[in-house]
Amino acid sequence: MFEKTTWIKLPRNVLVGHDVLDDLGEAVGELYLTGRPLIVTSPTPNEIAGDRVRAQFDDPATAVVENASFAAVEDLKETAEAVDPGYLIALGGGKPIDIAKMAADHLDVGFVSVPTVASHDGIVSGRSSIPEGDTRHSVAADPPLAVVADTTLLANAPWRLTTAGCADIISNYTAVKDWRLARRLRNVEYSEYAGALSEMTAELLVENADMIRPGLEESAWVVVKALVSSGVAMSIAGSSRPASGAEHLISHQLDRIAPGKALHGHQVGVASIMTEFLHSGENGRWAAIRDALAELDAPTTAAELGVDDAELIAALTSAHEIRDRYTILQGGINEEAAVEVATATGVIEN
Ligand SMILES: NC(=O)C1=CN([C@@H]2O[C@H](COP(=O)(O)OP(=O)(O)OC[C@H]3O[C@@H](n4cnc5c(N)ncnc54)[C@H](OP(=O)(O)O)[C@@H]3O)[C@@H](O)[C@H]2O)C=CC1
Ligand SMILES: O=C(CO)COP(=O)(O)O
Ligand SMILES: [Zn+2]
Repeated sequence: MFEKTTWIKLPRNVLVGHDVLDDLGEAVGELYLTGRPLIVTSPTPNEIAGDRVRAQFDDPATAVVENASFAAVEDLKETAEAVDPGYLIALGGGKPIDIAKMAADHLDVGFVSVPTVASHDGIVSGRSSIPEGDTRHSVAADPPLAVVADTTLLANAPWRLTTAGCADIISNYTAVKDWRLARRLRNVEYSEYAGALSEMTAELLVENADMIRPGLEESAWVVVKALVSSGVAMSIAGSSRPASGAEHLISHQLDRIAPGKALHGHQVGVASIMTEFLHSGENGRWAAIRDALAELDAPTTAAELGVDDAELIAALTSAHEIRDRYTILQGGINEEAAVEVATATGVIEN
């Protein structure tokens, strides 16, 4: 008997474009939600766009989060008890979006994602990534009911956050390679649809890297649509597998070993250059990944990440220990080999 079940949770409305922030009320109206919204934001996005959002709703409440933590999720849940919202609207970067995503899941209400920076694919995905101490927890939570991404806002956001979003997408290329390897060697469940979508999204960004420039709305549009595709791939897979392989393990280790030095997307981009080399050797596409990152002004070396060579090597050699996820680093890479791959790809200097 066939017993497989697939449950794919996706946003119902995805609105991307010029000044679409002013269509947020209409996009939410189509979701037939009841009750008042609780807008979850952080100081800068609140200042930039809070009033425009509030003006579109009856009796909105606002909670401003200062940092991403489990304590912030609990505080938000307390605020929500007093406010009794019908749904949450997350306005800002990954910090308010992750907090709102996780709180909405606990409160059993829906949430709408309104990114003001295109910094990583968490803006659409069904995962919250919450730092605690020197560890970052990746927690499953329902994805947003709708995404409203205003390209005018996104094009004016700090360029380095956009380049981090681009690098997070480019890293899907090696994430999918790790996933396929895990299917071949460990028979892990693999989705052809999710793998193909994720890989194609990364390829498109590599091919169009030279067209993505600061301050251009068209560029913001390309990047945010790629982030949406990446989030959809994760929803189809029911896990972060299509967008998170060994390069993400290395980045998660860097978060522990060298916290706060570089952005998530920048770390996974640099790590992806090295894991591609490990997958395919010197004739693989590691140089194309490096060149695309460089074209986008994203870091391609440990020094550009602001990370010491020793910290990078420590992250590489310990990445396999932190998660039960089969990748090219399964069993670990020793220090000598780690130095070799980092040197051969130019990530650290000779
Ligand atoms: N769910 C997932 O898959 C993932 C989640 N993450 C999580 O995401 C968080 C980091 O994401 P990130 O987006 O960088 O986080 P933030 O929300 O901290 O945003 C980055 C910075 O940009 C500012 N900002 C936001 N919008 C604008 C704008 N339009 N113009 C100018 N500045 C703006 C913020 O201001 P202010 O300081 O006022 O908030 C903040 O200083 C971390 O908590 C990390 O753990 C990371 C990777 C993946
Ligand atoms: O960052 C992610 C995908 O780009 C999420 O991956 P993790 O499941 O490794 O946190
Ligand atoms: Zn990522």
